[in-house]
Amino acid sequence: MAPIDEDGFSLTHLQKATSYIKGKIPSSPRILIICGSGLGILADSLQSPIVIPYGDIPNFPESTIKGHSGQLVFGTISGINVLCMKGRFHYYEGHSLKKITSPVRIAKLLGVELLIITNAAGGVNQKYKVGDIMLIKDHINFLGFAGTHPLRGLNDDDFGDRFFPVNRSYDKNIRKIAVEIGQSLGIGPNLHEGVYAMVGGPNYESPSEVRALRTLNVDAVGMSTIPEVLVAKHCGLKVFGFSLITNECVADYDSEKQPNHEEVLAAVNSRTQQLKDFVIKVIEKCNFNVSKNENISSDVKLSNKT
Ligand SMILES: O=P(O)(O)O[C@@H]1C[C@H](O)[C@@H](CO)O1
Ligand code: HPA
Repeated sequence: MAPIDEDGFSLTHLQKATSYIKGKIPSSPRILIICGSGLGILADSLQSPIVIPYGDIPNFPESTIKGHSGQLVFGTISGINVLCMKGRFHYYEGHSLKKITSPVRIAKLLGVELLIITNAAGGVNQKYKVGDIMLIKDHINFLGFAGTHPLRGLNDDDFGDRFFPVNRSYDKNIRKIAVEIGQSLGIGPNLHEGVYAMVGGPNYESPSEVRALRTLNVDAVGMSTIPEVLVAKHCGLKVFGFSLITNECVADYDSEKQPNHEEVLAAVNSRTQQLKDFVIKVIEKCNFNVSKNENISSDVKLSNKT
């Protein structure tokens, strides 16, 4: 029985987008970077960039949120082929989780081995300050608790097993490298490793919700990232993720503070150069972690084991 082709998530459906992208790039990407709100500036680090608007790619979703420009950028960092999504998709926009995560499967089909995923997040941990970076060491998928999952439905064995572990989703070796790089860049005091929780949004959290998240040892909260990570693990990609802390979550019932998207984008803008340096150096150091570049004609074998 063919997998249910909801939202174009099956191998057949994704091959249209994959073939289109293959026709636009000279060789296989090894790394996919997904840029969070305002973090599309990371794409500016790519050498010899090739820009493909999302709207030109068959069956590809479109970004609707400020701070997400809607372009796929292919280029190199330290000689490694990198694909960068300048703009991601969110459940609160109305996209299905299958649609939101379809670029991860397309990246797998193109030859990507490592997902670097980023987001803007609210600081739940009171030690975190605006502008800090949190390396994601684990997550809490609140949507999944209710069964809302990108892999709900028939399993597509072409990509991965029906049941799969996520207890080691965020690559420990890369996190170790990232900590060392953070220290070399002088951001050690503002670099943390913590737990990221995804809520549906689009509202920010109530004070009681922030207090509840603290009881669950959540360090940062956002509205994205985890669905893409789950699909990446399902199809055998390595994952490294970090949050930029863009606001302190409001836990005080009487606070006048009101989190807003403008302050989120402003916080990202204030850290542009440091974030670009950080990602470039992580990729440079991870050179051993991905295969050398190959020409685009080689078909990718879908083995879901890392
Ligand atoms: O795409 P990310 O998760 O980085 O964006 C966060 C979550 C919302 O989209 C937005 C709220 O300001 O920032
Ligand atoms: N909550 C949820 N998502 C976010 C936040 C927040 O405080 N800041 C940026 N994205």
